[in-house]
Amino acid sequence: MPIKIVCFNKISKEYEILNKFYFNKIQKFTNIEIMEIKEIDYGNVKENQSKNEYNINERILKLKDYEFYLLEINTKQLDSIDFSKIIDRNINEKSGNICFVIGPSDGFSENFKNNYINKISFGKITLPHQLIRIVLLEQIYRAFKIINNQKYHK
Ligand SMILES: C[S@@+](CC[C@H](N)C(=O)[O-])C[C@H]1O[C@@H](n2cnc3c(N)ncnc32)[C@H](O)[C@@H]1O
Repeated sequence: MPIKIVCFNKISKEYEILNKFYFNKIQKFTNIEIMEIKEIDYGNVKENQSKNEYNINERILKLKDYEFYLLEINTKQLDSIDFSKIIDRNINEKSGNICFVIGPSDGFSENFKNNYINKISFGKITLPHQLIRIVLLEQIYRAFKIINNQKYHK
């Protein structure tokens, strides 16, 4: 599966339609899988982070030949063209696989972030993890439209 998105919890009713809408559009270009991890509230931020991050690693470290990208607010901000270049480089040039990881409600710990090289931000605003999932899907779809020179991106 060339693109995987790792995120927390099942999509809620409010976002379901958009999730399906962009997911189906992306599937016209490539295969994509959304891997949902159940987020657990263990009682405090540090414990929530370390245990939920453990669950992320459990899922993604098994993936072979994937390049991982953490979604992170306070890191390099990308515009849609920069983002499309990441998709193009990985999927088309290297014929590689790419895995985007969205953090849980408390975000990632510094320790976890230090273990991953690639981090991308869609801006300085904090979006709920379900909404950033929709934004990410839309940007992946937009990236394929840009790469294929199809009318959409303005
Ligand atoms: C509710 S946010 C976490 C907020 C937390 N205080 C932090 O600073 O990361 C949940 C996740 O959504 C993603 N996210 C939210 N806004 C984002 C943005 N503007 N750019 C990239 N990722 C974002 C990140 O993966 C984040 O870990």
